[in-house]
Amino acid sequence: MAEPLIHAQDVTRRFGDFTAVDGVSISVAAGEIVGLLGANGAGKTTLIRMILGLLPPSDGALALFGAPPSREGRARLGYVPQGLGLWDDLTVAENLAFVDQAFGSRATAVPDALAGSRDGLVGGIGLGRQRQLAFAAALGHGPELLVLDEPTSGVDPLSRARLWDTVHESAEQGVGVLVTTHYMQEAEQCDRLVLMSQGRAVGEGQLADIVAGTTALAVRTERWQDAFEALDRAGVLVMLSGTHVRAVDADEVRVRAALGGLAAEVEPVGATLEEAMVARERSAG
Ligand SMILES: Nc1ncnc2c1ncn2[C@@H]1O[C@H](COP(=O)(O)OP(=O)(O)OP(=O)(O)O)[C@@H](O)[C@H]1O
Repeated sequence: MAEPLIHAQDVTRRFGDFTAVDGVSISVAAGEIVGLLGANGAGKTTLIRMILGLLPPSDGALALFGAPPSREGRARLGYVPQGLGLWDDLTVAENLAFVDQAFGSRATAVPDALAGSRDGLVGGIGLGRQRQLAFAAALGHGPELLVLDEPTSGVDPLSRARLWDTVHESAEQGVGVLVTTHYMQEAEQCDRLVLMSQGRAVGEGQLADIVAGTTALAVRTERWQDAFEALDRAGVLVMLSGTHVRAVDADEVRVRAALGGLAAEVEPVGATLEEAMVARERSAG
């Protein structure tokens, strides 16, 4: 079997007494899209920084392209950090030229969608366009691996779909992809998911496997605020989707008891990714 592009085995990172990443194992093969899920602070960025060799692990073993992470390894990948890593006071074209020089690659074309902003300063274009540019910059040197830290956060649905198109195209050409996300629609597009909570990997598999461990009950009632408060008071993990009340990982008897005399229909429904994440967070904590 071909060697994975990323292989992390029981990797831990401590900052003083605090353990940000706790014994996590993850691998990414060529052509595979692996999603790293978890709430804010779960340890995703810290894990990525270790994989990239930007932060030494406190414990565990890490290989990038089969070797300890290094500058040479980093030259073979494209990285879009949360902050995008662009220069706001350079134009779109200048940003690409700068990255081309850094990687010694031939001139990366300005993406069609950005053609009109070619000579505009990056600081003056919208976030969706900035993300498109960061993608183009990360892909310009033909990387074998893409590492994307919340690549579509804050962008409109159309730009998000476009960016994912690019991710799929790259994967079809054999590029391995490691991507962090909070979005169910994005998690659905990954071949495999690793769910992190409080530094630990608490779930692995496809989206269906991750959400299968969580149950949800829809509580339908006109008095949704009262229902929410009653369930919350009773210690039930309760979430709101618009005005729809949902009880997570609670049995129906308990939910009905907590609702008391309040008129409501209670019906089992499939859990969402967010609910599964919150449920794992709670049981890990
Ligand atoms: N250099 C550091 N020193 C101390 N604590 C740190 C450091 N870097 C990260 N942490 C802590 O480690 C934990 C994990 O942070 P990390 O940024 O990896 O989480 P994350 O899952 O990427 O979250 P987000 O989605 O918000 O980026 C957080 O509690 C953070 O405060």
